Amino acid sequence: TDSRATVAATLAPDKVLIVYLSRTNNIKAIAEIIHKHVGGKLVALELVTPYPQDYRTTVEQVARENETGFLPALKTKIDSIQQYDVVFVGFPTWGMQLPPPVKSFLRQNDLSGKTVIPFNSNAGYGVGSSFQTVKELCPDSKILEGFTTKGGVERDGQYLVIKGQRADEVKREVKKWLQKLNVI
Ligand SMILES: Cc1cc2nc3c(=O)[nH]c(=O)nc-3n(C[C@H](O)[C@H](O)[C@H](O)COP(=O)(O)O)c2cc1C
Repeated sequence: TDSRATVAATLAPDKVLIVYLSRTNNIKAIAEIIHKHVGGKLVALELVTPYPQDYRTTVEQVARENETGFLPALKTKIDSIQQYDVVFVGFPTWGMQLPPPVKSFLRQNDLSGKTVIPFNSNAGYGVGSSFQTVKELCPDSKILEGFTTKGGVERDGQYLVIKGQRADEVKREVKKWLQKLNVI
């Protein structure tokens, strides 16, 4: 697309990694919007042992994992992370924190010297400590201003909401943010 061609001059697409965790696909939708603008490699984080389907059980498991600092094993392996200069990291807010699998990802992959750009969606309670934790887990990276927007409310049976009109709105928000960061 045109926007992608324009971006090529700013960010070399082969230097961009977009990695994300998404359970009900809101973050996936945002990741795809970012990808349309900057290109690069788009990777969904998958777990060796996926979380349960049931929302409440998952909330309880995540709370325990956050308490104990448990880092779930990832099925997704990034080959040669060194090849990337810019890493977008996308995640929902879980228990007002960075989801454990994203903690696993940042622990297991050395992003020092790279530009790290977080993006988030949540049920309306904000990013919590998640952006701060990204900073703490990437002490030697350049962290740019993150993006956040309201996603679904799984508790109330509201799953993917970034579709239709809401997707158009989020597309505009994402574009504005990327322009502000000077990456497009
Ligand atoms: C285990 C779990 C915990 C959550 N905790 C929060 C929270 O603390 N604050 C909040 O605003 N939303 C919370 N949510 C809602 C998600 O952040 C929100 O639905 C988000 O848009 C989901 O993104 P996804 O569709 O990419 O999975 C939680 C969802 C799950 C599954």
